[in-house]
Amino acid sequence: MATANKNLSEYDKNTIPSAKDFRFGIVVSEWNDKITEGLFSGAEKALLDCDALPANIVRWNVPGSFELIYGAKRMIETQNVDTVIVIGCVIQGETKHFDFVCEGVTQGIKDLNVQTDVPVIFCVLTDNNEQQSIDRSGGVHGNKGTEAAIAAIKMAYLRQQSSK
Ligand SMILES: Nc1c(NC[C@H](O)[C@H](O)[C@H](O)CO)[nH]c(=O)[nH]c1=O
Ligand SMILES: CC(=O)[C@@H](O)COP(=O)(O)O
Repeated sequence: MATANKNLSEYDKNTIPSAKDFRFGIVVSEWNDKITEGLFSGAEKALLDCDALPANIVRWNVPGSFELIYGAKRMIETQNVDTVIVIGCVIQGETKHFDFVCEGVTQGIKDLNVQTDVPVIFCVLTDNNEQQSIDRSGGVHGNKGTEAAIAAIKMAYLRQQSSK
């Protein structure tokens, strides 16, 4: 199902565990910050709506999406978080750099999910143009940050339940 057929901001609180016992790391890319701030806002609002404590949300900024990998790694190593959300926005330019950034970030975040015990949620837009990013960060298609927050809660809960 394409995003066009699913609003990214929709969720049913009755199907989501309470977030009050979980500690969240959020690493935010400064590239395309108008977009990434919108994604962060969606994520933060959803976490708080699901009972996360403000003191349990740790936010760090990094220069660009490629640095999300190291930022998430250090967040896991030092902040005692139950899950990490990485937030970025990569927009196609004139060259193949888009392809390498997107692939690098995707593989790096995948590696963290394999190599660490903390789920890392992929909230990175990889869009053809800025309008697509606007549409997915609080626009007509909702907010991918909201979607990522719900995924983070569910994965933190799965991690907690599977460790018993
Ligand atoms: N063009 C975009 C970038 N490029 C920068 C890289 O992410 C990285 O910071 C740089 O290569 C230095 O390591 N980053 C984005 O997040 N979005 C873009 O559209
Ligand atoms: C994703 C990028 O790195 C890209 O936006 C940079 O633009 P360009 O390919 O025109 O250098």
